[in-house]
Amino acid sequence: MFAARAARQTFGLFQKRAFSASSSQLSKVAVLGAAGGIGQPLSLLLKLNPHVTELALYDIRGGPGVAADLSHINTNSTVTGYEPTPTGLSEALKGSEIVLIPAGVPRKPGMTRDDLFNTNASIVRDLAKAVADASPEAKILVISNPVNSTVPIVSEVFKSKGVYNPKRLFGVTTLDVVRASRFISQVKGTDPANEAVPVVGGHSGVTIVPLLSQSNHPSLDGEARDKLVHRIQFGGDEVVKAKDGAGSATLSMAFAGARFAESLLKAAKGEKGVVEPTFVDSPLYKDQGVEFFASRVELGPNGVEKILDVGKLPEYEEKLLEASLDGLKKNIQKGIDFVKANP
Ligand SMILES: NC(=O)c1ccc[n+]([C@@H]2O[C@H](COP(=O)([O-])OP(=O)(O)OC[C@H]3O[C@@H](n4cnc5c(N)ncnc54)[C@H](O)[C@@H]3O)[C@@H](O)[C@H]2O)c1
Ligand SMILES: O=C(O)C[C@H](O)C(=O)O
Repeated sequence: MFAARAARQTFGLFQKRAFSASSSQLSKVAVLGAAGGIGQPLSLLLKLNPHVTELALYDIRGGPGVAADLSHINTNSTVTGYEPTPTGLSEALKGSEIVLIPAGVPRKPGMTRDDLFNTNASIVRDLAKAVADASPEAKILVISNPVNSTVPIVSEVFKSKGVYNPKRLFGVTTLDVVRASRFISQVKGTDPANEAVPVVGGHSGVTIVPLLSQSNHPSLDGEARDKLVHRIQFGGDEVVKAKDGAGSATLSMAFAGARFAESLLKAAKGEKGVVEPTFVDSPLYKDQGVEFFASRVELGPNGVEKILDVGKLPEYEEKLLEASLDGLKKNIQKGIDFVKANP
């Protein structure tokens, strides 16, 4: 009886301490491109996240409108919209713990993600400069395509300003993992909540490598396996085609981006064992000239805590990986060269 009461009291005290510790930790999150197809639902999901205390919404047009709308939702965070005034962007960024970047143009049918490079490279470069100046300590989550090139663009900008920390730069590849889990559940007639498929490599076509051998269904083989791998690699095309010129995935991407941000916020507050696949500055294939690679990454208070390797792969997946590394090398170099030529 006494022991039970003591245990309750101790637990109550622990809860109280835990609550006051986390509630005193303020988390400002900035979204750059907040009025876009991804930006709006992503900002909505962040407004619903109790870890977020301040939401800063920046866009070249429409940021304040989206912010006014979201600010009426009765969750306990503030929402402010910012415009491209002389100080708008830096005010949005100042003090941010996390900066999500979905700014840029999406694909139309017939385009590859690389076709977006000419427009999005300079958008991401300029936003990265602003982040490096106003909130160099923030964790940066790059959503704008082509991710395989835009992430190296951000790293080059940060290096040129002397503030690069590879632990804090992430290409968001969560949508590939979300798709893989959903698509395999459709093939197997299972609940996607119980299906996790590691997806490594990059975020476009054959650079996306689903490791079905490490899923719950390692014996998937033959045509069924090939079809599933292809669907995961080219899932984005399904949405681009269905939207028929009106853009690419926005809602599923917002879900994926919000999930990744939530994982970082939890890890920042001390939760252990938070692992998400993401495209980061990675030692795994540097000896083959591939500076960035998506694999499962353990997150911690400083961002990247530990980069997990891909493990032992069967021959089929080794071949997929080879094609991925080949494509990645070119995509990454293109981003690096762009900043060198257009600082
Ligand atoms: N990483 C992924 O898995 C993934 C998934 C889906 C889409 N994407 C990419 O995300 C990007 C955005 O897609 P979308 O559907 O939201 O496009 P969108 O056109 O609907 O929205 C883009 C927003 O960016 C804003 N913008 C443009 N230039 C800006 C700048 N310099 N500063 C701030 N805001 C700026 C626009 O005003 C617009 O509101 C695209 O490049 C798309 O390919 C990535
Ligand atoms: O397919 C696209 O262009 C958008 C995004 O990268 C996706 O995977 O849905």
